[in-house]
Amino acid sequence: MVSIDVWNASVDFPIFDAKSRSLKKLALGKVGGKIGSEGKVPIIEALHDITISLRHGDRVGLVGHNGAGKSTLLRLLSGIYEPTRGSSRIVGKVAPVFDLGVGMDPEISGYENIMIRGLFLGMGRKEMEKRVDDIAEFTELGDYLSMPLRTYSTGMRVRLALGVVTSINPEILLLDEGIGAVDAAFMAKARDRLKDLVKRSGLLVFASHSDEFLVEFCDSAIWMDEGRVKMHGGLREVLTTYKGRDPFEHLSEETLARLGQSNVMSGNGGE
Ligand SMILES: Nc1ncnc2c1ncn2[C@@H]1O[C@H](COP(=O)(O)OP(=O)(O)OP(=O)(O)O)[C@@H](O)[C@H]1O
Repeated sequence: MVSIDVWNASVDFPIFDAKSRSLKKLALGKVGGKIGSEGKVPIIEALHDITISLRHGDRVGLVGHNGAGKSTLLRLLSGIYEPTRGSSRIVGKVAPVFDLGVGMDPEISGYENIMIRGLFLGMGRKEMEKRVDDIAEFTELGDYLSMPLRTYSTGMRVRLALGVVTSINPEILLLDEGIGAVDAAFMAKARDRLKDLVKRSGLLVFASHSDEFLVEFCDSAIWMDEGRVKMHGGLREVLTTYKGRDPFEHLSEETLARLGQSNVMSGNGGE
């Protein structure tokens, strides 16, 4: 069974090349973690005293304003960052999907990038060979798949990346929002694949500013504020407190139809 436990974890970033004179101004800003400058080197405390326990089946949305610590927390949960203080234990294979472009090489073809990106996300070569045709069809990129990736537009790259990401079998799926650059029709198609991907994964943590995505994929949420967990609970409760209004009352007709009325009434993210 997959699980993630984090105990009293903090993550600091020492900034060796900061201009200390302008730090006072920065510390007064509303966005971002706390900047300490007692020592010679300023330190940004991106995460402070985080204790979280996630288990198989959890579908957790991660919310908070810019700089609140969502991306840093995802990196801590994936094992990419070690806690500066405190500890963490991750049981299961993690697929970190933070930046759709990571693991892509502009000089090789779309087909080759499909393989490389799949291997990067923990798939075997044989498994990827079986999936490549299905991914190619999904992207609708046709002959472009034989061309180097540098000839693709941003949206075309995202199509390719989404095709690969939604074909994997993750034990722990950690998603950072970055999937907005495709046209509406393609997104509608990708949504179904994303939903299947989430169903297949043992544990999901999804950082997103989009209510529509959160209600569709998650049933609980963590609200990050200035590097701390401000609230951890049911999705509807957390989003309502964070946003000051019930997100389920402002969903598009399309999302409501997809979720089904009973799920919306219970505040369950469509599971
Ligand atoms: N590599 C880094 N070096 C220094 N500081 C960092 C680094 N990464 C993040 N931070 C700082 O940590 C804090 C949390 O940043 P993080 O990227 O986790 O926020 P976020 O909630 O994901 O924001 P956004 O919604 O804008 O993506 C911010 O103050 C940011 O400046």
